[in-house]
Amino acid sequence: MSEKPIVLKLGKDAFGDKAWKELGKIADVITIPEYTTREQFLRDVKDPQSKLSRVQVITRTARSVKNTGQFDEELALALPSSVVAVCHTGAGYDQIDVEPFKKRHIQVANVPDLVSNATADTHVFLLLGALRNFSIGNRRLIEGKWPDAGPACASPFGYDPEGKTVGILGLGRIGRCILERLKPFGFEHFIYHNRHQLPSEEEHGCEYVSFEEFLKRSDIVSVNVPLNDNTHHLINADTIEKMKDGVVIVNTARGAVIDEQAMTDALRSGKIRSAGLDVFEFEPKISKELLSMPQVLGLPHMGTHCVETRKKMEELVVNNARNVILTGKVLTIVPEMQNETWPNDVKPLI
Ligand SMILES: NC(=O)c1ccc[n+]([C@@H]2O[C@H](COP(=O)([O-])OP(=O)(O)OC[C@H]3O[C@@H](n4cnc5c(N)ncnc54)[C@H](O)[C@@H]3O)[C@@H](O)[C@H]2O)c1
Repeated sequence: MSEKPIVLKLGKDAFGDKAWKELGKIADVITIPEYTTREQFLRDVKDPQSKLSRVQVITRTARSVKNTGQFDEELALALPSSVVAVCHTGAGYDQIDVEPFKKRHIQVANVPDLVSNATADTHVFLLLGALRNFSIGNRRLIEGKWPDAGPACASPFGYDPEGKTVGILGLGRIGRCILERLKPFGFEHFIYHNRHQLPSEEEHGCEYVSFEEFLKRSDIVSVNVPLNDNTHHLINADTIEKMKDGVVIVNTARGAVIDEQAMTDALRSGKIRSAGLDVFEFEPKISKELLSMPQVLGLPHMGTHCVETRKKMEELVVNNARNVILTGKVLTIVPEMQNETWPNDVKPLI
């Protein structure tokens, strides 16, 4: 009997048991010990005695970065020639440098679309919460400072959507879901900035503006761009300076799109009135000063932390691995690889 293809599962999942069990009928699913370090991983994938040196498909969660580090050029070059695909559990794949994997003809898949509703829900929660200063009230409530106890305990008034312009930085899948969710709340106007204007049917009535105009006109800056070399610190001291005084910033994309120190300084000065943040530049290490600010409504990266969405994400990752085994191709290849002509060796693994 011929050997089953080897699938390496990096990181734990919560709801994929059934799907993994099914996959186990056609694949040899292996894992690595919890305590694996990057050095060890890079050594083991080259060790001919280890099954890791014959792996064909890798699935990974964002948290497995603690065992492997970034999927960068060094790691891409260290992987055995048997690897044909890396299937990531998430829409954002900034932990993977796509280019070196492309050079090695290793497909990279992410999980787009399925995450959009849950992330947009989180974004709207943070946006309304930051606009209304709910974090300040919540912190005072926990401290036992009910507003009746005197002026020192009263929270500052929040603001209504009325008359406000929401600026969506990155009107993509999640940006559009946020837009549709926000429409009924009564905001005055919606503008967006992407690198290029979208066809009108994809704009959903949102007005396209230049980046300069975006910064000048937004009362609320809603950050939804992926993290890459072009977007790293797209929001920085200079761009914050060009924003309205008292702007509200909401970020469920990636922390490093914003220069966190510059944002902290601007929150301290009041230039930024409040912020709703699900992501942080150096997470899981979070700046103590930022967290201590009552005008910051924060979550520990919980955008897709819900049963139904997580289950669908985990099942898609398994289906990506299954499709590679049965057809040679992942189902949801990342945009940078969509026009790639793959060599003739893209074929089923069984
Ligand atoms: N907090 C969470 O749990 C969570 C969950 C899912 C996704 N995310 C993050 O959200 C990001 C967006 O996801 P999506 O599915 O909407 O992606 P998407 O690719 O559908 O949309 C991104 C949009 O940003 C635009 N864009 C890219 N670079 C830009 C630039 N330099 N300037 C202006 N616009 C630019 C693109 O044109 C696109 O419209 C992901 O990359 C991921 O990092 C976070």
